[in-house]
Formats: sequence, C-alpha cells, structure tokens
Amino acid sequence: MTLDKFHGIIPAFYACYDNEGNISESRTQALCDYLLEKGVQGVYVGGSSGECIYQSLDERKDVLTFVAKYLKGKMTLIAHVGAPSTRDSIVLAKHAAELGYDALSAIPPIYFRLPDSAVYKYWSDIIEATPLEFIIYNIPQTTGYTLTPALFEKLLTNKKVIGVKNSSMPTMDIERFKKVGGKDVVIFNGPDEQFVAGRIMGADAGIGGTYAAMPELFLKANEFVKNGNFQQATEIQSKINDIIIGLCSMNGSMYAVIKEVLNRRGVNIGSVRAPLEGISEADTVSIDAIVKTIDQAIEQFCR
Ligand SMILES: CC(=O)N[C@@H]([C@@H](O)[C@H](O)[C@H](O)CO)[C@@H](O)CC(=O)C(=O)O
Repeated sequence: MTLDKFHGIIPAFYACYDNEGNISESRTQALCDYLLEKGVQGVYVGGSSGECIYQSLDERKDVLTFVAKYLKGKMTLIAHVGAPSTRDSIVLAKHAAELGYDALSAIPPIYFRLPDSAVYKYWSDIIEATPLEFIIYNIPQTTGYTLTPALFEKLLTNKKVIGVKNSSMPTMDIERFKKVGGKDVVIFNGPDEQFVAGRIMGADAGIGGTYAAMPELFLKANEFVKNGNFQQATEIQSKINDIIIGLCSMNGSMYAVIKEVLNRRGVNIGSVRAPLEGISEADTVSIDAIVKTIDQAIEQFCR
C-alpha cells in the first residue's frame, strides 16, 4: 500500500458558482486548471471550503463529477461525503467511488450530539459502502464532536481507514494521532495558521481552506520543512498568518474574500452562498492590499 499520493499540499476545493449562484461547471474547470498549473498534490472536494453544508445532494454530486472530469488521473482526489444522514453520505460515497476518487472523507454527524458509538457506526457504514480508502475528518470547532485517540485507534483496525484530517487547534492532537497511527497512516494538518508546526509535530501533509489563495506559499513552506529548513519555514508561516488574519478581518466571509483574491489572480469562481456573506465595498480596498502582500511574499520566498 502506498500513501505517497496523499503527501503534500492538498487545497480544500471551493464552491464555484455562476452569477446567479448556481454550481458552474466552467468555473469549476477554471479552478481545476489553476490548481493543476500550481502543482499541488491533490484536492479535497466538497468539504467546509466547498460550502457542502449549503448545497443539495444533487449539487454535491455535480461538483464531484466536474472535478473528476477535469482532474482525474492528474492529481489525488479526495471526496468529502459527510452529510446530515448516513443515507445521504452513502449516496455521495458511492458516486465518488464510481467517479474513481482516490479516497473518501467525512465529518462526524452534525446537529444532534451523538455518542461515540453512533459516530463510529456512521463512519463505519460509509466505509463499508465502497472499496475506497477513508480519511476521518476531525473538526471540533464546527461539529462540536472531538475525535479521541482511542476512537481513532479503534477505527484504524479497519484497514480502509488511512488517516485523519485534523482541524483541531492543538498541534499536540496531531502528535497523538501520529503516535497511534504510526508510519502506515497519513495525518493531515487542518489549521493553515500552524501548517509548519503541524508538520513538525507529525503531520505528513496538509489539507487547507486558504491554500488555493496562495498555493505557492504553502508549497514552499512544505519544501522548507521537508528540507529541515525550519528558520525559513517559520518565516513563511508568519507571512502566511498575516495574510490569513487579513482574509478573516473583513465584512465578507473568509471564503467570499478568498474568491475575490482568486478573481484578482485571474480565476473567477463567483461568490459565496447565503447565509455566508459576500464582500462589501470597503472590503475591495483591503483585498487590494492582501493581493499585494501575497505577490510580495511569493517574490520574497519563491523566486
Ligand atoms: C475551521 C476551518 O474552516 N478550517 C479550515 C482551515 O483551512 C481554515 O480555513 C484556515 O486554517 C483559516 O482559518 C480547514 O481545516 C477546512 C477544510 O480544509 C475544508 O474542509 O474545507
């Protein structure tokens, strides 16, 4: 079994809408082309950054279809199939398997606070529905559910479980999951603000919601870590954090701001779906400054 295809920088794929707010195949293709050109390892499709929570089942199936159409065989494809019910999650999982995705992933059940036994059963039912490998998604700050190392260990007895995408904030969680899983498991860093720290504490790779706004910087940060160049890795992380704080400090939601950054970088993928808020007039000025900071950082670290 080789897990190399999961190692590297894996941007969380954004929802690409037309001017009326419907899923757009041509704009999805534009984002695929842009990420392919940047040289990322893969994409994580239909997760938080994909606004999955605001999309119908058919829309989510369309997104999985379009991304596979333009990227299958060109990079690693991970389908996020978490949905409110096990039934819908399985529909998405089977669809992704038919499309030839490399792996599935899912958040735990949301809304009701369910016991470990129900969460375990939810993930296990999805895993059993297809032959694909599976990546647990731990993101307590949005789901209210915290994966424990003990439950992770139990899930790993199923050989299809190959890792965890850990978006909790303590890097110690990454260290604990790596200790449980060892070398045959892939731990993905979730919080982009501590990508370098996460890698040093045991993450083999990263899946992130801000990567696509500045893939060059994350690819370089990963290279610095791989080469043991921790001084420069820390410096680039600090610059990345200035940018992320900027992305999160506007009237519009972070994803609306990122989409406008991408628009300025030549990729128009529309705006966000309500209740996420779009950018305001005032934001456009601040976005000019962010784009300039990204360009300067690329010039400083990547040329
Ligand atoms: C809580 C949250 O949304 N976390 C993001 C981060 O990438 C986050 O956007 C970033 O660290 C900025 O805060 C990712 O872990 C989510 C993600 O990759 C996804 O599923 O789209």
